[in-house]
Amino acid sequence: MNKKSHKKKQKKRGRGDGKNKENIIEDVHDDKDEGSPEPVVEKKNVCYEIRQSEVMGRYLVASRDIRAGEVIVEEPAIAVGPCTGCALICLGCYRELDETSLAKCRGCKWPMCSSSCPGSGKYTGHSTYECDTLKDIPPDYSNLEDLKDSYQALMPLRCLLLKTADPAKWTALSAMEAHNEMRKARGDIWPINEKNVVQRMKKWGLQYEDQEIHTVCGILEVNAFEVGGSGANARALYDRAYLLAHDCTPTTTHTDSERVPGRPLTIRASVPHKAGDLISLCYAYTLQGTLKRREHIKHSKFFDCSCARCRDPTELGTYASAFRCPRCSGRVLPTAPLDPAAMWHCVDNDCQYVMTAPSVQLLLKRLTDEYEQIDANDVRGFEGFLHKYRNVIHSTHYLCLSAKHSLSQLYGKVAEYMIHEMPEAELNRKIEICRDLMKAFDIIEPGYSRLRGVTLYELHAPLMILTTRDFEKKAITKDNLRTRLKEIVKYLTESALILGFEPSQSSEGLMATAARDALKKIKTWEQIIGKIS
Ligand SMILES: C[S@@+](CC[C@H](N)C(=O)[O-])C[C@H]1O[C@@H](n2cnc3c(N)ncnc32)[C@H](O)[C@@H]1O
Repeated sequence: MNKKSHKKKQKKRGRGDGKNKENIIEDVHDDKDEGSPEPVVEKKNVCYEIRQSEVMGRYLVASRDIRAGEVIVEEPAIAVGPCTGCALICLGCYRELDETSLAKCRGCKWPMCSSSCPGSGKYTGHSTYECDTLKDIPPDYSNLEDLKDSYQALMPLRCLLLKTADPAKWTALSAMEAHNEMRKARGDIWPINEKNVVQRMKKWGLQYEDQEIHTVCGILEVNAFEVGGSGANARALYDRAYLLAHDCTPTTTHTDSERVPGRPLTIRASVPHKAGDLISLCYAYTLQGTLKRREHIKHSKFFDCSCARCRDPTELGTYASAFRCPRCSGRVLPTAPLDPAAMWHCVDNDCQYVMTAPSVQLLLKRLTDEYEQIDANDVRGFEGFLHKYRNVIHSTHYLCLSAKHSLSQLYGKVAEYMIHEMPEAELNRKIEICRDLMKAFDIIEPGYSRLRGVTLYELHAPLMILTTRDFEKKAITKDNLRTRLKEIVKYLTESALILGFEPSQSSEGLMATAARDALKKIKTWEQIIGKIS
């Protein structure tokens, strides 16, 4: 699952300050250095079994009850390489390079960050066998755009090199679905791969069959996970994780560890599973509406999603795609959500208002274009958007949720809105936003999801400030104080638990540490008010 599917990014801003990570494989900087290629980890206490269906192909179900938070799959990568459309990056560590940071591999002269790049000589980075191959394909530094374009062929090349360099990994990779027939029939992706990958490899003098190259491209499109942080310049294939079926309300979360040998991926249950339950992840962005998610899945994964969320016009009661009726202010929903050409209609107040599918598409496009113009740090911009369209889209429409998600992280962290300087009204606004988000996240990403963990953390902060201020002003009794601290402890405890699953140096891992520290501080209040929980 490449990041375009598995981890749609929210508007770009600095690391750890508001990017949506619901499906994002985390960028991790653990201290361990990467060693030699890792064997596929022996699977202990396997809690899943592989099943097969006409519709989904192979998929995983729980072979026994699984607790929320339990690791389902943990395994090293089969192959890691640059994403399509990535910037000019180091072939070893995938960091973006510019002219000042650009060094060259001593062997093949392809771009590296330095001669001591930790990814040098590693199969998850710039391997010796890749270097030997690229020695005969000198990079053209006079045309950096073309050099960057040539990266599109590097990940397919890394996969093909495994045939001889590591046949076991090649066998594992070859078992993956490429959807060649569908990709060929659709007529868009195939010619792009033909030009950018197949013809380039021919130009490079590599002796692979066209069909074989196309198949590897398909395997990558259908099965690769994007890995790395907010930059996400790399994608990786995993031997088991690819088997997870898609659902728009996923039952797992996943994370990768950049500096651990083999760049392992960990898939964890976000909710409890009963034996026989489908184990799923979301190939799309959960904070999108049905039309967008299904369009994306069809485009990049070649199937029509018909999960419970997609089938339900209310999206499981979240109303994440609902418009406001211009006649009666009721909710306008699709009459048949699995049919993008179906009419939309007002479902409230016996109103006969209808919208055609093209007018819905047009309206969504207009709204999305305007939403995307908002700067990632612009609190007033997001608030303005919410206000301007309050009579056009339902308050839980996914564009409102996205705006609120940004606001939940901006309030308290950006200039003019630093948490300790925020007036009561703004603190209450942050609380209101976080609570609105939690209602939706509890449904679309239930359990131990990063979205919930981060939002719970954001929710605790204004509550704590208001509580402290009220206590200092003697505006609340000790009993009130205890009740309010109990609520804050509940949010922090869950946040610390959820985010504690993330790598310690990731933004979420650091948030988990902050949540644990905050819990320790709250404990000191017990000297004043007695036991809190
Ligand atoms: C990453 S692969 C998953 C493994 C695949 N089922 C197999 O047997 O190799 C993704 C592909 O699985 C199928 N798939 C996954 N989830 C699905 C779902 N919810 N409905 C229909 N097909 C699904 C689609 O063919 C999709 O392109």
